[in-house]
Amino acid sequence: MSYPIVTRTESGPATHPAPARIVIATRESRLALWQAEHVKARLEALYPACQVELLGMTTRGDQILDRPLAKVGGKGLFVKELETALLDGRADIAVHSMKDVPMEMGEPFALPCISAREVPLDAFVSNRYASLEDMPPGAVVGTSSLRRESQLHMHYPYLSVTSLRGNLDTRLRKLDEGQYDAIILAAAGLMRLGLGERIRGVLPAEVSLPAAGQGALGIECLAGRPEVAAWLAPLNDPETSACVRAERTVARALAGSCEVPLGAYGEIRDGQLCLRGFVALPDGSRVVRAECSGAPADAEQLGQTLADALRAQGAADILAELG
Ligand SMILES: NCc1[nH]cc(CCC(=O)O)c1CC(=O)O
Repeated sequence: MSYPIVTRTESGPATHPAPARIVIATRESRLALWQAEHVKARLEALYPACQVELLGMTTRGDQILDRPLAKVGGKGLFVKELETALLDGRADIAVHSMKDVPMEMGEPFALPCISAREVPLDAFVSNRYASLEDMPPGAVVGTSSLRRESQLHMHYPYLSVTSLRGNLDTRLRKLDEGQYDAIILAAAGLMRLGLGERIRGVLPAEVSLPAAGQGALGIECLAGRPEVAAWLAPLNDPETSACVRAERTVARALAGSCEVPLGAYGEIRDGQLCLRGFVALPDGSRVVRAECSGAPADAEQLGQTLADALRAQGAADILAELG
């Protein structure tokens, strides 16, 4: 696959004046606000004269807390209200956990910036046990995703896995109240909120392969506002961006917008993008895995190659069974 080489014209690349004001649309969970504040601080450091403001919003995904996400419409629930604020001109950018951004972006929107990734792995959190290995048969593990659920069943078939919803504080409260013996959360979210000491152990990718985009922040704007994309360019991390683009291609090719037990995780090693993925049934009774590697510049193509390899091993049957 070849890429066009962009050459500068004699007048140089299009330049945009530094912004005078940037409004960031954000959800109001503690994690979302931390992420928005983090981007605000980075923009203020880049553009000292710029006034950066947060516009807090509640999304449908924040309101519906009693049902598993897969049953109520999936990831789109967390971004729609923020996108409406972009369209209305009430905000210039929206900050997202990349894991929560739907695989297909709507026509008027762009994701020009993916910032450097935090720990992308899942964390084991418990007041009773030091690790999954320590847990006796029948002990209860709470998790919010089919991806984590299927992998727990594969590796620890004797544990009891139950659904856990709510923002990070709610999930930790449910654990502390004794509703669960342990819960699995993204390490990145806990660390961002200063709750790193709650992590008893980080689950290696071999045990819990992360979700596409986990641990990375993405910044969205209107595709029709190239000046906004230019302001954000210094915050983009090319390595994280390549990994996340590859991961999202796998998820898009196999699952579209539906919620399926699927993991996709890319790492840069010795300049190569190494990509791993799996698709499984929620109870872990069937799983297909694959991996491939190549140049980071070919991120999307690598993602497609991995998706094809998973299909060749039977991912389509698993997806069909999930309906
Ligand atoms: N689905 C909610 C969500 N979205 C992003 C994170 C954590 C931080 C991240 O992955 O960037 C979490 C919490 C979790 O899965 O435990």
